[in-house]
Amino acid sequence: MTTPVKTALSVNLNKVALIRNTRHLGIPSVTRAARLCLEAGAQGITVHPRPDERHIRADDVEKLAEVVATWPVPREFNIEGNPFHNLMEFVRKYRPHQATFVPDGEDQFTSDHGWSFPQDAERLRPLIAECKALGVRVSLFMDPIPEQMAAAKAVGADRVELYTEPYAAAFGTPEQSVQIRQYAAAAQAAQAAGLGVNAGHDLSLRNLTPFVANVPGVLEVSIGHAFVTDALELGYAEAVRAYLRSLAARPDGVLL
Ligand SMILES: CC(=O)[C@@H](O)[C@H](O)COP(=O)(O)O
Ligand SMILES: NCC(=O)COP(=O)(O)O
Repeated sequence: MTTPVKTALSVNLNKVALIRNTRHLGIPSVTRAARLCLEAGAQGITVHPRPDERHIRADDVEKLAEVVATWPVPREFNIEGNPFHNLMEFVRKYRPHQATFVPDGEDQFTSDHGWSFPQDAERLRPLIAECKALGVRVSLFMDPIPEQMAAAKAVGADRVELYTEPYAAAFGTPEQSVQIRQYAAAAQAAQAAGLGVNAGHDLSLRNLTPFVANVPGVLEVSIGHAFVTDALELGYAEAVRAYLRSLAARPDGVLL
């Protein structure tokens, strides 16, 4: 019986920045949000500075890197983005704990797919190697396809982040258990290949516990849209505590 891992919560602050950007007042503050989330126990902060700066801007990345780097206890900074667009300049400048490579187009509505192998392998390989030479862990945003995991490892990734929108969309329907089995198989294939497993996109208080209870060894979930929605009602600290409780909870039964 393997010891269950403690899944880290990395709060994605994109949507705090999105609200901030609708006025020239500087509020809500992304750095204040980060401090309140870390004080409440979040293990990390995630940002996705898209090229159009619709939400997280370059100066947000600089300020948040400083907040996390100077936090009195170890906390992680995860920068997401397309390494063929603007991600690598942030990696080189701030050396986050983790870079999550996401194959988004410049004007994409939101992230909606992972990398494809073997098509993407050769162009990803040198950028992954550069990140690792800088001491930055690399996670590849991936669809939950078990057969793709060995190739993600072969290209040099340390982890994969399973794109969880299909699971979230199926939650509460008869398709839920089919989806959860798919993610469990993808996670097991990733771990068998020597990869760590992260997960994210559309995770929420509603669907999180069954996911981490049935998908083995998830090291980190990065949650933003639903988290900020909950924080609008609960406040950042209580929202963090609610998500940490959901990560620690275990529903009756095994596969749901
Ligand atoms: C990669 C992913 O699924 C999310 O982290 C992404 O950051 C969402 O981006 P938006 O917040 O711009 O929808
Ligand atoms: N990598 C997923 C993430 O950071 C946040 O995604 P979402 O919770 O905003 O869908």
